[in-house]
Amino acid sequence: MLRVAIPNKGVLSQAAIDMLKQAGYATRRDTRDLYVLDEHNGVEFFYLRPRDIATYVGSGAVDVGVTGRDFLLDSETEATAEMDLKFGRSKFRLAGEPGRFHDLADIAGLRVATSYSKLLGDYLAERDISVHLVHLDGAVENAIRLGVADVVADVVETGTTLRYAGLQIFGPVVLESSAVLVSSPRARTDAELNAEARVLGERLQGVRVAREYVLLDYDVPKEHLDEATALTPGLESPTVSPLADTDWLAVRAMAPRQHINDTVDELYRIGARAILVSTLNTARI
Ligand SMILES: Nc1ncnc2c1ncn2[C@@H]1O[C@H](COP(=O)(O)OP(=O)(O)OP(=O)(O)O)[C@@H](O)[C@H]1O
Ligand SMILES: O=P(O)(O)OC[C@H]1O[C@H](OP(=O)(O)OP(=O)(O)O)[C@H](O)[C@@H]1O
Ligand SMILES: [Mg+2]
Repeated sequence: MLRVAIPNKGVLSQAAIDMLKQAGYATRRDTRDLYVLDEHNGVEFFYLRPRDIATYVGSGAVDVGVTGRDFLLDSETEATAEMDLKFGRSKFRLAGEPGRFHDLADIAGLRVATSYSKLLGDYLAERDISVHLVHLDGAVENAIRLGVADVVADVVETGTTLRYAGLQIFGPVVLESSAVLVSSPRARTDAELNAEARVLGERLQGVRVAREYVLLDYDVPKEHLDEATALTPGLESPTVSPLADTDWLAVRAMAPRQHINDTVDELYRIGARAILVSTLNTARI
């Protein structure tokens, strides 16, 4: 039976649970419940600290898991990223006193506080920059004010935490992270486990695709069909069906969710009517 690790807390937890639920898997009913057996799908779910998941997966204790790419790179494991799940996006950045730093080279020889010592250490080693890493568990933005570091390196999403701390981002984006599906070496080599892991991966991918697209239905006067379908080519090709009124046709096509309202405006402008945009639950393409 496939063993799957899910974040029990933090930013990634609810989004991972929502995605699994949408993919048809059983999820926990109580936040204190750290184990769910999904008999129908033949999967055991273990709710673990997101930072520990790469370690569990890398050791083979569980077969696959959901964690952040930054956590994976910060761990010393043999877990491998299989798929970007497109949630939990963040950037890993350096920050310091406003005006004091301009690029990466400015931190050489200084004290840098972070909760991601391996990730940052590897990044700086590749660039031949040597610093004194100060490993902290969290809330690293306070480290400068409290005098234990000159620079901080941390996850930034909105930048609000840095702004409150009076710090300024500088230098390159160290890493763009998002949630990833990771797998153990055994899940990649053992034929049975690999087949089970692939089913989970394909179902999650179905959810990912469903979130990137919408289903578009509209009616269009016959003479404007080509113009309309040029706007909505679908994946293979749009479905075009007759209507009772023979001057009109009905069109159905998948379309990218991003900027869908621009497409709807244009369709309306060229004469399409009864334009419906529907959310998809899952999509195998
Ligand atoms: N606004 C955000 N703040 C923190 N992490 C975020 C944010 N947005 C996305 N992430 C991602 O979520 C993961 C961090 O999750 P979480 O906050 O649970 O970890 P943590 O801060 O190390 O743990 P904890 O807060 O329990 O000590 C990382 O992969 C990170 O890139
Ligand atoms: O750019 P922002 O939107 O402000 O988000 C980034 C902040 O969120 C995280 O902290 P978290 O709340 O996880 O606390 P922690 O530092 O104790 O982990 C991260 O470590 C930053 O401090
Ligand atoms: Mg946190």
